[in-house]
Amino acid sequence: MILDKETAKKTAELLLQIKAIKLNPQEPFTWASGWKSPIYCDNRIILSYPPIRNFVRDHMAKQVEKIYGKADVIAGVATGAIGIGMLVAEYLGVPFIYVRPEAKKHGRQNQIEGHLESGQSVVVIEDLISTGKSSLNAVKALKEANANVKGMIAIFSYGFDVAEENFKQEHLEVHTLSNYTSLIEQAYETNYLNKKELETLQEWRVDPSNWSPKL
Ligand SMILES: O=P(O)(O)OC[C@H]1O[C@H](OP(=O)(O)OP(=O)(O)O)[C@H](O)[C@@H]1O
Ligand SMILES: O=C(O)c1cc(=O)[nH]c(=O)[nH]1
Repeated sequence: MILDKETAKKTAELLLQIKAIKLNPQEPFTWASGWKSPIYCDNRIILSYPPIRNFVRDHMAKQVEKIYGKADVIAGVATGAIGIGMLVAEYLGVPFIYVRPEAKKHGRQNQIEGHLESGQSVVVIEDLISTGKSSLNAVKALKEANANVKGMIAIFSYGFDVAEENFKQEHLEVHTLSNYTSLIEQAYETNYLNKKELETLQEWRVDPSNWSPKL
């Protein structure tokens, strides 16, 4: 699922450099899925660092072109991928739309914001994949709007089987710049993680939906 090992390592290095990786085994983070986790990867921080957001933009945009060819439209999954998705669209010189988790309750009651025509080819940009539910929700909305969804590129994935299964069922091709294995390796090599933290993260990764902190 990662594009190549070098990009995965470099992306992990940059995420660690800007402290986008947060650890809190004692007071776990609650994820979008409701899972409790000792780790949180906050890719939104990338936007605050121009050289790093340019690295992510360039790699995502080049891969969009290489893997999917010319897309009519780039779609960002709201809200985490609106910023980076827009940068990718700008780089490629194509229109940008974004997809909300659900339709707005007021105004025009849109779930998809921006201009999308029936039959247009769309590549989806996501900042992060845990269970894949948010991405797939966006893909379903795009398909219901009669878009031709070519696939998705995300910055990071935890690589959970549940996400792989979900994507397979929806016949969605997904590629990511980096993943959990590359991140953990890089973090340990550079002393971002000590041995105990590494062990906690390895243990959590085996059964994340049932993990709880050791008191
Ligand atoms: O693969 P999943 O289990 O769906 O989790 C990943 C999603 O969680 C985060 O979004 P969040 O719901 O926190 O909202 P945000 O993007 O508005 O910050 C992230 O940006 C992904 O979209
Ligand atoms: O699953 C999530 O909600 C989630 C996990 C994570 O590491 N980072 C993030 O932005 N969301």
